[in-house]
Amino acid sequence: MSQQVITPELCAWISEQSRVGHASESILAAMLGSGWDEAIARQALARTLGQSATLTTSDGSTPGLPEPDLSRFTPLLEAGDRQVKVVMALRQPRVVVFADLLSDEECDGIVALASKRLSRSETVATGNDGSEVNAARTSDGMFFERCETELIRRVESRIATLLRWPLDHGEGLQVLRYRPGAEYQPHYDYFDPSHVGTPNILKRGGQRVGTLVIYLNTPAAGGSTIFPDIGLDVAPVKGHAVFFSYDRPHPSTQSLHGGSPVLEGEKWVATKWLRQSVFN
Ligand SMILES: O=C(O)CCC(=O)C(=O)O
Ligand SMILES: [Fe+2]
Repeated sequence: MSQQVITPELCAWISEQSRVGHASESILAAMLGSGWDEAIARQALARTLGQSATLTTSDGSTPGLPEPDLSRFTPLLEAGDRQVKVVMALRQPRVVVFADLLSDEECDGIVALASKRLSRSETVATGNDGSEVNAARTSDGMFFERCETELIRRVESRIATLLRWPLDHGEGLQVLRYRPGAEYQPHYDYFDPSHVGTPNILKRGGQRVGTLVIYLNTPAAGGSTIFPDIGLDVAPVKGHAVFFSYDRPHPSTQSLHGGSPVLEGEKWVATKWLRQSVFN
């Protein structure tokens, strides 16, 4: 496991190489030549130059990771049809908290659409690529089709712009409702490479590389999103969202997270999982 870190100096060097006309491919080659780990080098290129400037890989996946443009740390980010506030950002692991990603009306609209279709949440089972009810997850949930309604399409396109990750690399939005006492125990969102069903799952869009959890309401008490490895609690506030990315399906990403028990009221979230390539 590499300990290499993407420093501001590295990003400045990449910007300069690009400015004087070097293609991303040759900047990558130079980095590999001077001993950079390929995954880190690709991530640094994506972070510095944006996805559009990065490279394509032979298996058709998009290199780098979803990542908002925090290069100038402007307090407001343009997300197409809306300006989104950045509340805080952690570099390692990458965690960014946004405010005002969705309006109150958009949150209410998604809750109204989802409430008609809720059922006890399922998670991917070990041993096949179906699902099973999991005691670690006591919420109720449903999935939207991508772009299922005008509202869903608008939100998905805003997310794609904000995180600079193609809309077609995202799974359909998942909505969860937690009642008092319900929780989602700490877990990783990537598919465990050691599970027998994982190769089949990966045929459709590759690994998950990022997660955006959007809060659709503000629970009266409890329900924070917790990151046990780094001691972080994110408060669930209506219209806010927490984003995190993971460049490999491994605990070293410190992307362990969960939804702590709701103590009072309900908690509603919409989760967008981002894949390495087109998810159909
Ligand atoms: O409810 C939360 O805060 C976390 C949800 C989550 O981890 C997920 O949907 O994968
Ligand atoms: Fe999760």
